[in-house]
Amino acid sequence: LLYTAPFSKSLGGEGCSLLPHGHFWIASQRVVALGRVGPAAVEVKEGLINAIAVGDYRSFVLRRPLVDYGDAVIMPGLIDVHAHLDEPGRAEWEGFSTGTRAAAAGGITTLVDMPLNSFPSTVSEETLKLKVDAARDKLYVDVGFWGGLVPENALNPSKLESLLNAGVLGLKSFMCPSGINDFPMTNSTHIEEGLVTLAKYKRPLLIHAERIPDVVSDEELDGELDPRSYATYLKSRTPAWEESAVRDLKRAMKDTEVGGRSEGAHLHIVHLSDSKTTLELLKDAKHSGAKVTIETCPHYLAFSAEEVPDGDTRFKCSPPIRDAANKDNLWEALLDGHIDMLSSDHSPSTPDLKLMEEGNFMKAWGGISSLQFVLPVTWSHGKKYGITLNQLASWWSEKPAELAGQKNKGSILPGYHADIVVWKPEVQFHLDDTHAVYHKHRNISAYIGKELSGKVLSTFVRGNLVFAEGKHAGAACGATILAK
Ligand SMILES: NC(=O)N[C@H]1NC(=O)NC1=O
Ligand SMILES: [Zn+2]
Ligand SMILES: [Zn+2]
Repeated sequence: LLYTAPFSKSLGGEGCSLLPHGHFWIASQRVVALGRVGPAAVEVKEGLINAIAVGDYRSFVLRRPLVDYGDAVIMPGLIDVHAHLDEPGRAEWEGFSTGTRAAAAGGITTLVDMPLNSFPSTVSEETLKLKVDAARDKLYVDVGFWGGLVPENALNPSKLESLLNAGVLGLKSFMCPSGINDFPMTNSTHIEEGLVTLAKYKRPLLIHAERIPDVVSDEELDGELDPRSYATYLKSRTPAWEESAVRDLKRAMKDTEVGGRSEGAHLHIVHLSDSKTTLELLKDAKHSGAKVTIETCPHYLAFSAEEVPDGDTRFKCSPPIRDAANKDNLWEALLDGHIDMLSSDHSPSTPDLKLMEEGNFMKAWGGISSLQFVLPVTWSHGKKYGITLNQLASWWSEKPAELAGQKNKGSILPGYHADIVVWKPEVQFHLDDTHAVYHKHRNISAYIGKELSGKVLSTFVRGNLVFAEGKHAGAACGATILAK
């Protein structure tokens, strides 16, 4: 057979793929496609999915090469809409190369990078250009960018438009201090005004929805509490923070309804932790017709406050990981469709900022380091709740693709990008010192030391086999994704 796929840098360029073909089939007994799971073969041609042959493929796929993965699962690659890759400016925290290698090893084929934790923050056309330049030749998976909605641009439509015209997939803002000096928080007026501009572009606004409550409880003010105790951190950042933010978003959410001032815009609540009143308020807004979506993260679904050891700041994040009953409710809301999707919120820092020796929860950097493990973590913990492979594909691929406006990603369908993960749900592994971890700093991840099930065998990005059997492709051929 003669393979005539055009070899460009972003497709079958030198070293881009561990597989020397531009046109091939992959098959298994468990292909997650077309709303079902079953035997099928997927034809990959020039980076795209060309055809899907459903059924006993051995009898009709006569063409070669065929990679038969047996009973492994073939699923759309994961799309992580919430990762902090920190370049330029804080490459010592995480970077495009390390971060996207971790993604590829974890079955993630597309990332959308957050506008903060890098320096400068991505809040203008110029700073987006710095991001794109810093990413050049470092990406093992495809990467898009969120821009920042900050006071400096929120009330200035022409500034916002130049950021949107430059290609950010949407905007992100904080309703409380972000922990990053050049990323100040927004109030509800900034958000309402920003949404009007976003409506014209039909791109979403992602919101870190925590707000310091107007009335702070006495308990919260008690300065005598032990900063090494996780309970102290929990008391300092109660569900009332999430609730207060969402109450403050009431008008903004109403504006997104049909006939509203920012009809066409879309609010996306990142990393929901409070599964009680905050979730109820968001459900009400959805019911009344507001265009609102919700994500939560694997750490809120895997851990509970009761099991966070005192002094173990690897578990510090905001909003905090709450109690076991809260976790159960998050799973229930996810299974019922009230929570729409999952993301990593991979937000590492250098190990010194985690203050691991001191164990001070009040002063340590808040952020969970998890990018590479989100698939096995979701599966390992979700199994008990009866989750299905189709649900995984919806939470991790289809819904995130929709949020990020990626019309040809997120599903295994003819014409779509051949972004695919092949994995074995049943394989258990212990995340010990022998396990290869591609995060810049392995020791700050809360998952080290855990037993997980779900091993990634192969990851394809636009037909390039970028990770297989523990190895990455020789060249970084991921693309930057800019909105047009
Ligand atoms: N700046 C930043 O990454 N903050 C993140 N960390 C975290 O735990 N929650 C966040 O929003
Ligand atoms: Zn956040
Ligand atoms: Zn984040």
